[in-house]
Amino acid sequence: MNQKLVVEIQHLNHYFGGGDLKKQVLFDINLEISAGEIIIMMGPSGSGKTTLLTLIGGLRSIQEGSLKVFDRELYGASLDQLVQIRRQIGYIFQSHNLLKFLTAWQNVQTSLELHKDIPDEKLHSQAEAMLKAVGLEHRVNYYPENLSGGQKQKVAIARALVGHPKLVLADEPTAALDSKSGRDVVELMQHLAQEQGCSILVVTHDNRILDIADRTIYMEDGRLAPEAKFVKNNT
Ligand SMILES: Nc1ncnc2c1ncn2[C@@H]1O[C@H](COP(=O)(O)OP(=O)(O)OP(=O)(O)O)[C@@H](O)[C@H]1O
Repeated sequence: MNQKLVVEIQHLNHYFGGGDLKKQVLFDINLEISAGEIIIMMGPSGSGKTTLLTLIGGLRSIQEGSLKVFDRELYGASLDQLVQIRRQIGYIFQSHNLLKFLTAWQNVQTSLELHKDIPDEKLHSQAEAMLKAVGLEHRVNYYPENLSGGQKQKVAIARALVGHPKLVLADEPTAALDSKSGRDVVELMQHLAQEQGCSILVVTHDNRILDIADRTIYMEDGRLAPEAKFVKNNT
């Protein structure tokens, strides 16, 4: 298989704190994510999953090792370069992080406004089309407080995918949802990702959604399990 790599990590270490309190939380992480691949990352609480996700997302500085996203090295990258990378990534978090004073389409549109190449008159229609794609065409003018948990998470998915990112990072996207809404949300992510050809890395404790992944990797005590690269769910 000679697919293009979206993420390439070699010998990555990460520490929190300094001096006597310095604590290593990631140890010699090596990981590759190919274009279009859906990977689930599991592991006990505190094992380092979110830390790795935020490093891949350009939300923290790389301290040691190499981490390339879209072939660009993030080690030593400037803030401007990190911001450029972040614009090409869609983020979905457990608590959806919608802005409560904006309607569903305004929330989705905020993400498009970062793309300077999209003319203003198209922002509204693209945001609305994306809300339709997640089945919320009848909720475009609703504020988050009037949406259910599953609907809010779908707005967050629409916001993450509307700019057609090549990579989506999702941290516990189903944690706040009942099992039916959780299933709907991951199937929607899977479907839209396949349509748009983007890669997805999902951190989850929810083993009901494992079947959507091409590969499941395990983090324990800051290390990825050695077999991580070779576990395939579907062949
Ligand atoms: N900002 C921080 N400052 C200091 N220590 C931190 C910080 N963020 C995380 N840690 C520590 O780093 C370790 C890894 O945390 P991380 O949140 O990455 O784990 P996790 O696997 O995502 O856990 P969970 O499943 O509970 O979200 C933990 O020991 C945590 O206490």
